[in-house]
Amino acid sequence: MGDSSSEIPVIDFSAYRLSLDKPDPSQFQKLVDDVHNALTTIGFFFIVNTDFPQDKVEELYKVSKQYFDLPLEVKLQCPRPQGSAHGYVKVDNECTNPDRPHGDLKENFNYCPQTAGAAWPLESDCPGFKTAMCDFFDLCLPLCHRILEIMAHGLKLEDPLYFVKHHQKAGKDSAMTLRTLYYPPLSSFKVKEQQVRCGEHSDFGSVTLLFQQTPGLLVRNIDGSYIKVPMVEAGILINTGSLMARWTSDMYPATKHCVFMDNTPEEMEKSRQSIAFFGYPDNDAIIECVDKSNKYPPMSALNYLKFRLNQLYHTPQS
Ligand SMILES: O=C(O)CCC(=O)C(=O)O
Ligand SMILES: [Fe+2]
Repeated sequence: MGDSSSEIPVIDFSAYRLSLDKPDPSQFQKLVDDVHNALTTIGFFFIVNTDFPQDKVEELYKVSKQYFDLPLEVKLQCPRPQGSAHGYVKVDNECTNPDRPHGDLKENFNYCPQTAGAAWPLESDCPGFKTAMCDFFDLCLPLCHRILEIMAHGLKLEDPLYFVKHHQKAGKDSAMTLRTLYYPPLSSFKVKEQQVRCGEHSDFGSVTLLFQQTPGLLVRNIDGSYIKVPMVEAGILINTGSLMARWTSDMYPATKHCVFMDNTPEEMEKSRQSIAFFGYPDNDAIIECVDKSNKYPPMSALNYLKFRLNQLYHTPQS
């Protein structure tokens, strides 16, 4: 396992930082090239100088921890139903890598605003949680759009807004989801054989924004080995999912990643938090290879999601 700091590019996003209405033309092409290079190689990169408000990240970690500290029966009042994107998922329930015999040692709450009647914890149980999640979702969406625009430039698509135009129904008809994750200290569990914090997987969607509070994430390098992702101050980690790989005929691959734990007593005492925003095209978007190769037959974004969710929630052996 090498030192990954040189292997996961850190890209200066200032040419299209959130406070600019339009990209800065003098630096934009470099940003496009940097993103394209990262996505055609390792498939992961950090962006810095985004103007994303770091205090909102800290606030969501704080209120999420308060939520995860609630008794299990309270959290189970809003479970994520099978096949749905919204709600709470308890420890040992999600098998991110379906080939592993046991569920992940993580819990998470997913906010998918399209889900009708979506359940939330009572405000009295966790004050501010819903507001923080909703606000954070709204902050991530424009950044996600900017990355999609940069990607279309990198692929030299005729319409640089092609991907963005297929991500317009967030909150209505789209599986766009914000997930807050908590990895409890492992000392409180009997860790089963081959059980990990988050199994090896690629994300489903188009583009993921990942915020990590502490290290733990591993990313599959081009040579197949897993490398440790470093911490980059105010850096937001970006990767593409398998739907984008399909859309781009694998030009932008869906790199596998996972969260493992070190077996030392000190590490076993530590908890970990992260936040992931999963960009996903509109339900009715037809995903056709943009290079017209037809490497993968056209499929609606919604059908692709159903296919992936069914794989994820197979019942883990106990
Ligand atoms: O917690 C992390 O750092 C990664 C989580 C992740 O990969 C996911 O939820 O898809
Ligand atoms: Fe992931």
